[in-house]
Amino acid sequence: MSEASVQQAEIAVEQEHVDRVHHRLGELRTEAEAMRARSYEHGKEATPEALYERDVMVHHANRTLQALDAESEGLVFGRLDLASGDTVHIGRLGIRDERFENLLVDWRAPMAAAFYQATPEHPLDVVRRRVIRCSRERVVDLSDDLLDPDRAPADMRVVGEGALMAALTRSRGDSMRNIVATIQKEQDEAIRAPEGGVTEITGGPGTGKTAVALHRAAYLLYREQRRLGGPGVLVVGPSPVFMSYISRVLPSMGEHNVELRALGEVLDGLAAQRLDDPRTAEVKGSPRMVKVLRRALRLPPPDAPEQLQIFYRGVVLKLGADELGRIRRSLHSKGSQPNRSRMRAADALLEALWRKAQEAADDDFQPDRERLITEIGERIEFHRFLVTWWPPLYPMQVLRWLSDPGRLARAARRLLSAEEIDLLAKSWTDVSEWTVADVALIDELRTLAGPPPRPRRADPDEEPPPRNYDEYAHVVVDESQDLSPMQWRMVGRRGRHASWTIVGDPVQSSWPDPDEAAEARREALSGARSHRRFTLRTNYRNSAEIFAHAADAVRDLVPADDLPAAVRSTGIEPRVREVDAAELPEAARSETAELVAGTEGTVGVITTMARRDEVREWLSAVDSERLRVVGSLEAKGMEYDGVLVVDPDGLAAESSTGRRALYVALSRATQLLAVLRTR
Ligand SMILES: Nc1ncnc2c1ncn2[C@@H]1O[C@H](COP(=O)(O)OP(=O)(O)OP(=O)(O)O)[C@@H](O)[C@H]1O
Repeated sequence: MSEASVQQAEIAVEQEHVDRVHHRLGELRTEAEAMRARSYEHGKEATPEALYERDVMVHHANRTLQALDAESEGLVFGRLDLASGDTVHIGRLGIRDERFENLLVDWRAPMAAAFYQATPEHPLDVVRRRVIRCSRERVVDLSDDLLDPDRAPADMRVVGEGALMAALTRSRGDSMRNIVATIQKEQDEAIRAPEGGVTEITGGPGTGKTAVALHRAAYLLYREQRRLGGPGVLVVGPSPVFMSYISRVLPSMGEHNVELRALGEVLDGLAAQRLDDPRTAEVKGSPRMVKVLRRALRLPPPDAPEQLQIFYRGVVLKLGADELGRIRRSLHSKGSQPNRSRMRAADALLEALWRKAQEAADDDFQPDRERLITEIGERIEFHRFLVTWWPPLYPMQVLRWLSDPGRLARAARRLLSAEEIDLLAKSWTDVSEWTVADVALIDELRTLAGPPPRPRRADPDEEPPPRNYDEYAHVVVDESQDLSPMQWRMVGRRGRHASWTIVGDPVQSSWPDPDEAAEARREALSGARSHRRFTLRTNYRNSAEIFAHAADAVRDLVPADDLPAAVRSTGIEPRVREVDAAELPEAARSETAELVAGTEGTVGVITTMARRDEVREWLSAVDSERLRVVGSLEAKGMEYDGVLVVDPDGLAAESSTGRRALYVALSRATQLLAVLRTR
């Protein structure tokens, strides 16, 4: 038989099994729907027990349907032929036939582990591993590894070429795909690591860190359903574009119960996308801001009255600025949150008024403490004073007050330089849209100030809705090397009792002070007892030619061991062109058009944050839905089939981490890379 007909015969064998699985899937779906209908009937009895049972049954039926309804693409993707002669089919979910026999084993089940872990050196009783590629319900390709030839039956056939390479050369779209069929051994070890404590996954660009983190989330949700069910898992990533890029991966594995949030969206009610210039972001992210904010909360509000004057039984009781200042300081020195100290503030003022009354006492005026406190404490004028002198503090409003350089200078004395104060005050003047770095400050202020009494939603300083401080059972942090200390504090508050998966690459860091960030991270994770580390060493994204060029940007800055090995060679070298500044727009247009013509997938043009809009303008004439123009920070974590980097020197100069930022930009391409620099 020719190779092609052997392949066809084997495809037919697998098609039969895939048909059985889909037939059974249809039956299960019908059963789950019938169960849901029955549950509603059951609930009509309306006793509390019946209603409870109905809710449980409906919930269960809905979960089953949700899992069964996940995309049908790639439902069956693997098969193991074991030395015992048994075969096991592996898929995105587990399905049993009517006799309760396994038709399909969930990739996360212990039985499926050998699919990822068996090697020719350690075959784990696997004779042949087969990757099955389907287009919807049709088998289109097979790819086998013979792991234990000595134990293979004489009639066992081995077909196809490497499934991994085939997956890696396929063109990319706007959504990251799941990699369940081709997870590699080193990745699988990180995915299946135990749940508790901190699991840290590091590796260079394109080593699959994001893919591994998401598959780990799916794995943990499957294995630890009881602990992590509900809103148990939070995934934090760099930008909304990135979150949207990875958003299909978990649903494609039937997992919907995960919250994906960009750093600007971690705090409920805010969705910041705007980025500060690097220098301002650096100051806003610094841990020195904790003290600045604490002091800012302790300053009198901008329009606080400077004296309190009360007429009481013919006597004027007066507290001047100094006394009020002392009372305020003493209240703050107790360390409790100002929004929880309003009653205490009222008591302290009344106590001070009582002392004044005592001083004023004479034959005609014999004040009684209890009576004075009750009588003044009930007066409307006293409450009017209190509400302006010790108002509820709303975090965004407190931050806006700091646009006054004088006020900010008082809060930042000996903490920030004059230049830094200037940068911050400017950034908060007439702010109409918060930046990503502001969100961590607003979150910090919420914690420092405590919950204000019912936010007034009609207020122009509209506050986010009141939140139960979200705490998650598991937190995944992607691109963790870029979190500022203030962002670590914000994320840390969401996982005080959580287990963690932390994913990153120190070499790609855009945070200039790694020690400072490491300290904040240590604090955020201090609740976790165990710590395990995995390093991924193979770059699956870039061709070897592209990665060699990208790595040149940082080779002299980092140990060789921190650079991964790219496994796929295309023979196509990156194109580097140098043009005069005046020619840049035209050159960018022609290079982009060439990339669009040369690839089937997405094309990313990456430039400096400062010039992004200008470059977008230049390229508005390029007619392609596959084209994306992004600034260097927006390219974090993303990938495109073709990449054009415009003005690499400007890009490195703009970032506080210099050539590391360029390394990130140059390592985004899967197939074609072009670089345009100015002379
Ligand atoms: N085992 C695999 N099988 C198929 N594709 C893979 C595999 N591992 C990684 N990939 C692919 O390689 C690309 C890079 O993966 P990913 O974005 O997760 O890398 P990363 O380490 O997070 O990169 P970066 O640090 O540059 O953001 C993706 O397209 C991903 O699907």
